[in-house]
Amino acid sequence: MFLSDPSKYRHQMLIRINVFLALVIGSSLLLLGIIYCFASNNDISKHEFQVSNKKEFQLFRTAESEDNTDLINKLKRDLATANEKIEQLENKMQGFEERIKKPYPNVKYLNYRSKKRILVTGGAGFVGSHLVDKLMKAGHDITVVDNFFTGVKANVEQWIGHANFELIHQDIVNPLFVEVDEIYHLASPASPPHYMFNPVKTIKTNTIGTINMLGLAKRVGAKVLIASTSEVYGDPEVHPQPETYWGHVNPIGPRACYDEGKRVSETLSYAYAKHEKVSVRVARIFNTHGPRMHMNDGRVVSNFILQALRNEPITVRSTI
Ligand SMILES: O=c1ccn([C@@H]2O[C@H](COP(=O)(O)OP(=O)(O)O[C@H]3OC[C@@H](O)[C@H](O)[C@H]3O)[C@@H](O)[C@H]2O)c(=O)[nH]1
Repeated sequence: MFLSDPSKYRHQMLIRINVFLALVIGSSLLLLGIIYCFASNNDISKHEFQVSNKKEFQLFRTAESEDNTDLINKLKRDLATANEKIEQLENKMQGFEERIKKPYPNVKYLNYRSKKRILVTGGAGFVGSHLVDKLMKAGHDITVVDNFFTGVKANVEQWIGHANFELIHQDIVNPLFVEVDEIYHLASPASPPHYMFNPVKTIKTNTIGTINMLGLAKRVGAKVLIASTSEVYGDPEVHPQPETYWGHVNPIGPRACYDEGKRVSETLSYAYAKHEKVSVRVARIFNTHGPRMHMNDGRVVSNFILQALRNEPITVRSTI
C-alpha cells in the first residue's frame, strides 16, 4: 500500500508524525503540567510547610518561650533550693569548724620517770576539773572517773582525745581496777540540794566509794588525797575551826548524809594509813567559787552571786 502511492504515503506519514509530535508535546505539556502542579503544590506545601512550620515555629517559640518560662522558673526554684542547701551546708561546716577541737592547752613534757599516772574521782566536777587542768598541764597521765551526777563532760572537754587523758563514766561505788600512782578522791555530791537528793547514795559514795579508792591505793601502792569538807565540823561551836576541833554534827539531821559521810571517809582514810600503810592526805575544803561552779547548787557563794545579779536582798542565815 505504501509503495503504490508515494504522495498519499507521504501524506499519511506526515499525519502520523504530526499526531506523534502532538502526542509527545501533549504528554510533555501534561507532564510539565503535572510537574508544575506538583512543584507548585510543593511550593504551596512548602509554603504551607513554611507557613505551618513558621506557625509551628511560632508555636514552638511560644511553647519554647512558655517552656522556657516554666523552665526558667523551675531553674530559678532549683537555684533557690540549691542556694538554701549551700547555706545550710555552710552553716553546718561552720558549726563543725567551731566544734573542731581548738588546740589542746599547753602540756609540759615529762619523761617516764617524772610522769605520774593519776586517777581523779569526781574529776568532771567544779573543783575536780580545775585539778585535772593543773595536773594535765603539769604533764601527767590523767584518768577521770565520774558518774556525772553533778559533773559535766564539758568541764573536761578541752582534754578529750588527748594522749595523756582518759575519761571513765562510772560510779565509784563499783570497784575500779586501774594501775595508778596517785588518787585524788573528790567524787561526792557537795551541795545540800545535791547530797540531800539521795541521802543513802551520798553515804554510799563517801563510804563504799572511799573504801574502793583506799583499797585500790593499797593494791597498787598509790598515794591518796581525800577531799573532805568543812561540813565535818557540822554546826561548829568554835570559830574559826582549828583542824583539831572535832565538830558538832547532828547524826540524824538533814545534812547528816554528807557531814557524817565525809567524817566516815576521814575515819577510813586514817585507818588505811595506820593499818594498811597507805599514804593518805585529807583536805577539808571550805566554800569554793570560780569558773564551772554550779550556779544554782544552793551553796552560799553561788546564792550570794545569784541574789546580787537578780538585785535581790542577800540572805545571811547564820551570824558568828
Ligand atoms: O556518787 C557520785 C556523786 C558525785 N560524783 C561526781 O563528783 C563530782 C563532785 O563535784 P561537784 O562539782 O558536785 O562538787 P565540788 O567540786 O564543789 O565538791 C568538791 O569539794 C567538796 C568536796 O566535798 C567534794 O567531794 C569535791 O568534789 C561531780 O563531778 C559528780 O558528778 C560522782 O562521781 N559520784
